[in-house]
Amino acid sequence: MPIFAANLTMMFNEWSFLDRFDAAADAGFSAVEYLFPYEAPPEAIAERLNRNNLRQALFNLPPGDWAAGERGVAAVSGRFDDLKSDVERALDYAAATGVKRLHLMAGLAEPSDMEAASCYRHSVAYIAARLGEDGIDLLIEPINGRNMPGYFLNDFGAAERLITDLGLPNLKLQFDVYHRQILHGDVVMGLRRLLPMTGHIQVASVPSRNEPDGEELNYPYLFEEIDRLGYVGFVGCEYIPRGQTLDGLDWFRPFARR
Ligand SMILES: O=C(O)[C@@H](O)C(=O)CO
Ligand SMILES: [Mg+2]
Repeated sequence: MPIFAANLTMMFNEWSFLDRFDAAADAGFSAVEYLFPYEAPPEAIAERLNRNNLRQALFNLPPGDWAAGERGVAAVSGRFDDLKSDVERALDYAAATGVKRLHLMAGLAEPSDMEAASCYRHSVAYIAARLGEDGIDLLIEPINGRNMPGYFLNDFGAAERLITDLGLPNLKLQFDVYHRQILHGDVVMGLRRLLPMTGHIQVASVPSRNEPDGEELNYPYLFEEIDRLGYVGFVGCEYIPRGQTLDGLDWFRPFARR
């Protein structure tokens, strides 16, 4: 049975950020993820995780200036020093939360830009090595250009090639089923092929990015397939509820912690 992590950036927005941990646990989740923890003190997050017996599945390294439109800086030239301090900041939160995987956003750049490609490769190799010292995996995630126009890593093949070329044991793929379906389709064959290098899965319906309960994808079949493939990691519920979060959890009831 997949272990689902509530995505607290998208779900449970009826509550303040810290109260979302309690709400997710009350709804039967045993794990959580979110994009960024950095506006709350690490000790406050740790306290919510412990109080609710929740596991921290994932969060992202700092993404640069999000409000100004940055979506990571790993492929952006001249930002390597920022990245080096960002990773130390993320590691403070990792130590407090016990998270074992962090997602590095690539940033906005043309995928054909050779300088961006070289920066990205260098950044990924550096951060994977640094996280490896603390026993943490580094994840990279292809993101579709409809949701994030101009995003550098917009192809599962490119992610697969980089992971294979670098050959670092703690560098893994974040397989977001929603992005995969929009970018390439062929979700099940993609999972079968890429599962050995996958460190985290995320789900949402396509095209709405709402609850994983219909539309283009047959999620009951996909959840069974994820089990059949022997995946033992987390499945992040990175979806925008159609209405109130609790009203949209019918799909989750068979998996809820009791
Ligand atoms: O799919 C996404 O958008 C996220 O997983 C992410 O980390 C960047 O927004
Ligand atoms: Mg995602």
